[in-house]
Amino acid sequence: MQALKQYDGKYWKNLFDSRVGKTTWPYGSGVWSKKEWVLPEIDSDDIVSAFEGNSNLFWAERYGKEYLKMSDLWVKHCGISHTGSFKDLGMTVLVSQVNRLKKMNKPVVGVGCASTGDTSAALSAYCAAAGIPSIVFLPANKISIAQLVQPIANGAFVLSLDTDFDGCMQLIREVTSELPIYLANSLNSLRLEGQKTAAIEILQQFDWEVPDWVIVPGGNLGNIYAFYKGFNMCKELGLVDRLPRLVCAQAANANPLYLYYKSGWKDFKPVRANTTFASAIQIGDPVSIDRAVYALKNCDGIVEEATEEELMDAMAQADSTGMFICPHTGVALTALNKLRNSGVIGKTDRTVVVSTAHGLKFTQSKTDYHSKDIKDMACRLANPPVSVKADFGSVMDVLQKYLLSKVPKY
Ligand SMILES: Cc1ncc(COP(=O)(O)O)c(C=O)c1O
Ligand SMILES: N[C@@H](CCOP(=O)(O)O)C(=O)O
Repeated sequence: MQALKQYDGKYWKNLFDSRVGKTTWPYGSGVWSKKEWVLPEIDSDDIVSAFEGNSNLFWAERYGKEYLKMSDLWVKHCGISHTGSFKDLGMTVLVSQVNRLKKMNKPVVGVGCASTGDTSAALSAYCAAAGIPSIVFLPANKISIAQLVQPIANGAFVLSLDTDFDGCMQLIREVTSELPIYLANSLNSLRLEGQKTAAIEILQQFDWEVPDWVIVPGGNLGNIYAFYKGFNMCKELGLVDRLPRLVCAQAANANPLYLYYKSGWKDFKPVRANTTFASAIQIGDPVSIDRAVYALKNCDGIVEEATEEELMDAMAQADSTGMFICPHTGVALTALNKLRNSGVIGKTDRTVVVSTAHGLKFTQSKTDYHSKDIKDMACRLANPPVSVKADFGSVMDVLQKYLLSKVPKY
């Protein structure tokens, strides 16, 4: 920070803005356009990048107005990315550093992670691009097929383990302390250095105006800290004058941070995470718990939770307004809904919901919902296809009924 403070906020804003939309290697990446704040010493030739970042900050106009009576609601689509989640932002930095270490003949043979599906996808893609072996520990039958096939296709060594994510995490930590495998989970601060650029990007997309709220779904809890760090650096280095308030949103079935927050930060206990449609955050013993608490305390943050029905309804509602979000984003939208209903988040507050993965990775949950195939869930927004006989009369009958139901009633 001392070195970066040699330049004022205006200098940094101009530098970062001047790199947007360019192809000059490596600055066309939303992460590497902030190279001086991320990993300044790395040679550009050692960087492994897929031009990640620069993701769409979507004005959720219809969703905001119709469902929340809000006029200034935005969704940061971090999942519209190379491997379909925000993990690309951190993985480009970590794999680039490993690439550099290997060139320096450091004893790193491969890179490994435990994963609920997105970290493993990003790790295997970036490692494959650089020709570095990747090893992934996955909890058997607990991640989506779309996520499972990503490391398989990218040539990773995939271990499917009969345990949950927390069990995989414990094992990879033990294994990486014995073998020359570099640990790629967010314990490693290189990951967070990349992920923090999403916060800087949000400010940049608002012409350096600070939003009032940023809502982030939380599991292993690296990302909530990364957002705090990005915003805080912009404040400390004079690009903006305040921090947004952060909200961390958890699934009620995997809510150790929420319970800790509700105890007044008195009593942290890991939990056994239960099955949730938000499977990438089915985590009971988050590795970055201390970082997350530090972040939330320093920005007057809040923690909320979402039940399975709430998160699935929120996802379906958002999808019906033209998005195609993942269940984790449904968790974040539920948190927003609750904070709007209680009046904590105001009508005109500028609010950003961070969408963390692409909905196409979670089509099974959407299919189950729209088929009303979920036990004990009303699936009240299900929109199943209508089976119709393939003749003109039958098609006309259903279409007329449908159109009548859509005629505005004045
Ligand atoms: C799609 C998705 N959303 C949210 C999260 C939560 O991020 P973090 O583990 O950094 O809290 C993860 C991973 O845990 C994820 O894969
Ligand atoms: N959701 C993550 C869980 C691991 O988180 P990490 O950020 O510590 O790697 C995943 O996709 O594996």
